Order: sequence, then C-alpha cells, then structure tokens
Amino acid sequence: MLVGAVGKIFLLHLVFLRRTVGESLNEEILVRWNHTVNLLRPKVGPRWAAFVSLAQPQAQMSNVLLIAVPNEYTREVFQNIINKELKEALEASFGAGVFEAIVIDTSLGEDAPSELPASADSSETLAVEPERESFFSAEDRQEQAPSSAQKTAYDVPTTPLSADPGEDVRPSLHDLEAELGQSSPTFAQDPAVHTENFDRVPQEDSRVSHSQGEVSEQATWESSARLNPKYTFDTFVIGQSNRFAHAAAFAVSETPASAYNPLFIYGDSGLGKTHLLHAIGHYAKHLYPNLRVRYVNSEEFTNDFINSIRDDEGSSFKQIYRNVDMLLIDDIQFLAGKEHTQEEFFHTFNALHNHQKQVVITSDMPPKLLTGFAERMRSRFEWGLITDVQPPELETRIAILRKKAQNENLDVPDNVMEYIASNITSNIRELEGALIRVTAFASLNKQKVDRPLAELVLKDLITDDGAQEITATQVLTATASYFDVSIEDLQSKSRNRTLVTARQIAMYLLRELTDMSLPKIGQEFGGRDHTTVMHADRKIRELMAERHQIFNQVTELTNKIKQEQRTQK
Ligand SMILES: Nc1ncnc2c1ncn2[C@@H]1O[C@H](COP(=O)(O)OP(=O)(O)OP(=O)(O)O)[C@@H](O)[C@H]1O
Repeated sequence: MLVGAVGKIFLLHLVFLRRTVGESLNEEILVRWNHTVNLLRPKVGPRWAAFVSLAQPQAQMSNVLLIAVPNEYTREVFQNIINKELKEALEASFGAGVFEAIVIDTSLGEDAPSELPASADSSETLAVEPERESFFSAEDRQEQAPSSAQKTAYDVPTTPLSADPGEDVRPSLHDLEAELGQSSPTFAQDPAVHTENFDRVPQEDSRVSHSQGEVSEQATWESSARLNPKYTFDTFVIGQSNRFAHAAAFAVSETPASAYNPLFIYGDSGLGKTHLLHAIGHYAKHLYPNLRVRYVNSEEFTNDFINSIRDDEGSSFKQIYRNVDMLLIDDIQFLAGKEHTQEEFFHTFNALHNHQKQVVITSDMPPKLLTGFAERMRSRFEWGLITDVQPPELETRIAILRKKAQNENLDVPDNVMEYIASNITSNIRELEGALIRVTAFASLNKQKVDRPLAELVLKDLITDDGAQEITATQVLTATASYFDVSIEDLQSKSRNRTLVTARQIAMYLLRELTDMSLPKIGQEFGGRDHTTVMHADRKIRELMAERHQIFNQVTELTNKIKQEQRTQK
C-alpha cells in the first residue's frame, strides 16, 4: 500500500515536472525562487549577487529543488562560496528540509564568467569561511566528500516536503507573494543584472579543476564500476530533447537513493541513455569516493546470472549485484521473455531498493510498453521517476558536434557542422560517425575540412533511407563477401590479420549502422565480450584517419550495404 502510494506520488511528480520543465515553470516555484533571490542578494553582496541572478529554478521534485546555472564555475560559487546563504534563503522560501541540486545549462548565459575573479579573495563582499573557500580545488573536494563511514544514506537531508501531510512546514505562498509584491522583478529576467559585474571579470585563475574526466581510462574501465571515462556530464550536451533526463540524472548522482529510485530513462537508440548512465556513476563516485557503483548491460546481467547457475556460484552473483550502492542497468528491454533472469533481477532490485540503494535503468520503451515483462516488474520501474530522451533538435546536434570536435582536437568549420547536423537528424552515434569520416578523409588526403569535402564524403551516407533497418546479417554477409571470407570465419577465433581487420570493420559497421548494443554485437561474433566490440569500434575510428586502405574499405562497405538496403525497399 505504502509502496503504491509512493509510486503514485513520484508519478505525480513526473507529470508536474513535465509541465515545469517542458513548458512553463510552475508559478509557485517561481514565486518562491524570486523570494529566495531577494533574500540572497543582499546577504551575499554585489559580487556574488550577479551570480545569483544567473540561476534559474528548473523544477522541484519532492524535497529537491533543481537549479540551473550556466557553467561549472557558477555552480562552484553556489555550492561553495554562497552555499550557507543559499540554504538559509531556500529554507525561508521553500520550507525546511528542501535542498538544492545544481545543474549546468549552458544556454542560460554564454557571457557568464567562467573563471574566478582575480580579486575575489571572498573577504571583500562576503565573509567566506576558510573551509568553504578551500573547495576550489579538486583534492579539497575529495577530502570534503563524506566517507562511507561518515555517511548515512549519503548524508543528504531525508525529510521530504510532504513527509507529514498534516504538517506543512513551508511558508505559505500567499505570504511570499505578499512579501514579494506584484511588481517585484524576477532577477533572471532582468537583463541589466545579467551583464552587470561581468565585464570586469579578469580571465585568470584556473583553480577550479574538474577531475571527473581526468581519471586514467584504463584504470576506470577496469575498476568494478566499469564506467567509460568518456561518458561524463562534462561531455554531455544539454538541449531541449534531454534537459529533463539530464537534470534527473544529475540529481540522482548528487543524492543517490534519495531523489528518485529507480530513475528510469527511455528513448530510441543512440540518444545518450548509456552516456547519462555512465555520467551518473562518474559523478556520484566523484562526490562520494567510497560509493560502490556498478554499470551493467542487461545482457551481461543475463550472462552473469546464467554462468553463476552453470558454475554453481549463485552466492557470488548475489554478492556482486546486491552489495552495491548504485546499480546502473542499461537496455533493460533485453530481459524481455527471460523469465528466470527477470526473477533474479526482481530480487536484486528489491534487495537494493529495500536497503536504500540507487537503481538507474535505461530502456528503449517506457515501462508500460515493455512487452515480455511480468507486471510486478514493470510496476517497480514506475516507482521512481520516468523520463525520456528525444532526438536532439538542430542546435543541440550542432553543439554535440562542436563538443566532439573540441574534445578530439578536430578543426571543423561551423558550416560543415551545420551541414552534418542538418542531414543526420535522429541518431547521435551516426552524427558522430559522420564527423569522424569527414575529418578522417581530410586528414588522410591532407585537405582542409570544408563544406564541399563534407558533401563528397557523406554523399552516400546522407540519403533518405526510409524506415528500413539494416540487419546484422546484411552487415556480416556484405563484409564477408567484400573480404572474400565466410561469415563463420568472421565469427571464429582466428587471429589471421585479414580476418582481424574484417571482423573489426564489421563490428564498427554494426555499431554505426544498426541499433544493436555492444553485448548484442559481441554475441554475433561467437559470444565475444562487449569490451572487444568497444575496442574494435575505437580502433577502426582511429585507423580510418591514419590509413587510406581502411577508410576506403569502410566507405565502400557502407555504400554497398546502404545501396542494398535501398534496392530492397
Ligand atoms: N547529449 C549528448 N551530448 C554529447 N554526446 C552525446 C549526447 N547524447 C549522445 N551522445 C553520444 O552519442 C553516442 C550514442 O549515445 P549512447 O550510446 O549513450 O546512446 P543510447 O541511447 O544508449 O543508445 P543505445 O540504446 O543504442 O544503447 C555516444 O557516443 C554518446 O556519447
């Protein structure tokens, strides 16, 4: 009963959030936020008041208020310099027990300062306590993060706003409205406040260091969390299509098992679900270094389960999956119809949930539409928060390409990014693939990247393919015939040089041209591990920019597969 009620409350939150995030922000939150801002500005003084006006409330979920700020630096200011004042103002406006989750939304202010003002020794306008100032280094951050011994439920306030329905601890909206007055400006809407102060911010001091992307790739991947170092919040571009999912993911990392449990993210292939899942793990581990996080694809979960039965090691399976603080499970749809694995997952889920451990799930469908799942399983998926990711709109696609180019040190003019982003619209993996091809071709031929070159390279990739899907069989058949080998050869364990290349190219093409997950692709090659597929994918991407032959082989094969697909329509 209680559980059902909790589920309903969270679903109501979802509906509420949809409204607040997707359309207009709930008026009550705005009023309370304006009140917060009014309290905060005089307390923090002119230097930091300008930062306050850059923030905007996004939504309130239970006792968590999501606040968006334009960049990491502003977040640091909120979290470390004016945090005490913020908490007091929030309490006065939203009531006791409400705490903030601060997310970054770059669209909020491109002019916002991204560095610490040189003269900002903090003593000028706000008496900053030494320990808060010291938060400006990554090491300090680590030191201040709670150790597992100190933590109870990750040290987050646990009193939800509505903990006791009979006792509303919030100040009344009426009081706040009265206090604010009808004509009181919303600071976030006041352009004068946005620009005020920032012109004089010197561009120096890089003490704000973000270590989450700096961890050694090998070390991280090999750790039990199994997180891909490239998939962090830093590398994730926020747009209209994923804003809500990002905010929810962020809140979960900041307050595991407190904000929503489970968090269920669904959407079509290649739209960033896996990326968000890994980002949650990275950031949660960054904030709580002792947190035990485990990322797993549902197919690997199935394999682990089956192997544990085969090897009579059920207890070690339970040990692995039930002794985590955060389970990140990808592509849950692959458990469809797998009765016994589902049963095991059901118990794993219950064990974790009952012990206030966070579960995050991704899927290609919302829980209600997941076929092949027991009802009790689906209803559990609905206990927490459900959110989707949509295909990104043009601006976000361009921003993703820009970020990708920046991360990989690729020099790509704007009009080329626009061309790619205008033509590849529904899958971010394909978007990235197109960018790689164009830059690889330019590098191989020592040409500069420009629009005619992009059109030439992508002429066969950018076609109206209709809804027809490319299948694994098509890719394997085409690759085998191209290299004059058999499909069995591709699937074999042979290390023959030609076969290794052919196999890796086939894996790369399956990744780029189909919706198949890494484990699923591995299965097509005699049950190889998903990390082998990841390795092949990365290797071919690199080789395409280094070796003409590989670039040509990949391009010719892609064209061949696409042509076949068109003739079949
Ligand atoms: N908003 C984003 N910002 C930056 N990169 C993104 C974003 N969304 C997706 N990507 C990139 O697109 C690629 C595909 O994303 P991802 O694997 O997370 O998709 P997915 O939804 O999990 O797909 P599938 O369901 O097929 O597993 C990844 O390289 C990821 O980093």
